[in-house]
Amino acid sequence: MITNLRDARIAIIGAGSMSEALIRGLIRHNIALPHMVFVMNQSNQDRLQELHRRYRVAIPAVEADKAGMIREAHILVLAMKPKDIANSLANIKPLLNPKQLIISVVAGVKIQTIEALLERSLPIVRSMPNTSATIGLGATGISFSSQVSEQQKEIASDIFESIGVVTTVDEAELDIVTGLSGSGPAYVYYLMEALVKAGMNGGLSQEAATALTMQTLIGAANMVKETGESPDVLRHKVTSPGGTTNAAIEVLNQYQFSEGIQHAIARATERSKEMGEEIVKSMNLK
Ligand SMILES: NC(=O)C1=CN([C@@H]2O[C@H](COP(=O)(O)OP(=O)(O)OC[C@H]3O[C@@H](n4cnc5c(N)ncnc54)[C@H](O)[C@@H]3O)[C@@H](O)[C@H]2O)C=CC1
Ligand SMILES: O=C(O)[C@@H]1CCC=N1
Repeated sequence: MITNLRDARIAIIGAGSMSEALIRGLIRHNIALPHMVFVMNQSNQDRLQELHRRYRVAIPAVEADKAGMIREAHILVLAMKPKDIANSLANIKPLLNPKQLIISVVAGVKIQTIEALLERSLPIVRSMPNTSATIGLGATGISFSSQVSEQQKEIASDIFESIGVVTTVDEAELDIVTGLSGSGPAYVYYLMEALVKAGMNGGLSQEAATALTMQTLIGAANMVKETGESPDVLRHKVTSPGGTTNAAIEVLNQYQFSEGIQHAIARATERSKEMGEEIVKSMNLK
């Protein structure tokens, strides 16, 4: 039984952007030792070499090494795309043992589905982090299967706390967490793209528009964090009667900015549910 995360062998299945965000967070924050983190993917050896060069994590030298890495891991992180989870779990199923803790970051896929694919009940943590984990500023929603012990809950929470903030939620709430904070960084980048475009349309250089946009977002987010005031109160402090901000907000309201964001997140939430259902349907067909 593992009591200290630094003694745990962590096998990460999937080597994409979420996997790298986790790896970078764990290694740079000294939560896990590079030689205790084993990363594997479907076939792209160049990508594994790249992760090894960047973070010194262990990678399989040949295909056959993967089985040993999985078998000997204390913690297994599922970081493949939802469409690949059934195939991947079919391959690793014979290698698992009941002492291992499984942590999934896969969007939409329920604990129950993972158990059905593995054909047994194992301790499973279902999580929804986001890519800001890369710099230790992730926001993760987390929930646990009934098999997860208190100590395993702490280990899983420690992993995600090392790369940001963690909120424990009921599993059913992970779809809205996915829509809000899992996909959330993309909405913020989209807003930034629009702000930079607007600055450039007004005559600023791309560098100046980007620098002003970035600091505006960082400043506004930190104002909420450090003053403890609500976004609504802070927005009203910027908005002088008859002034420029008020004029801008009137236009945003004409375009139903707030409703648009709310509909977008509702749709992402619904899509998370659909992705989970698609996996279940494909299992029934087999
Ligand atoms: N990108 C994001 O912002 C977030 C992604 N997620 C979830 O994380 C998971 C991974 O997402 P990304 O990193 O963006 O995807 P990606 O497409 O960048 O990476 C997926 C990785 O899985 C590997 N893979 C596929 N089938 C495999 C198999 N059978 N065995 C071993 N490896 C296999 C691929 O080779 C690839 O390295 C997804 O399930 C996604 O829903 C969760 C939170 C945020
Ligand atoms: O777009 C996706 O499906 C994943 C889940 C949350 C962020 N990216």
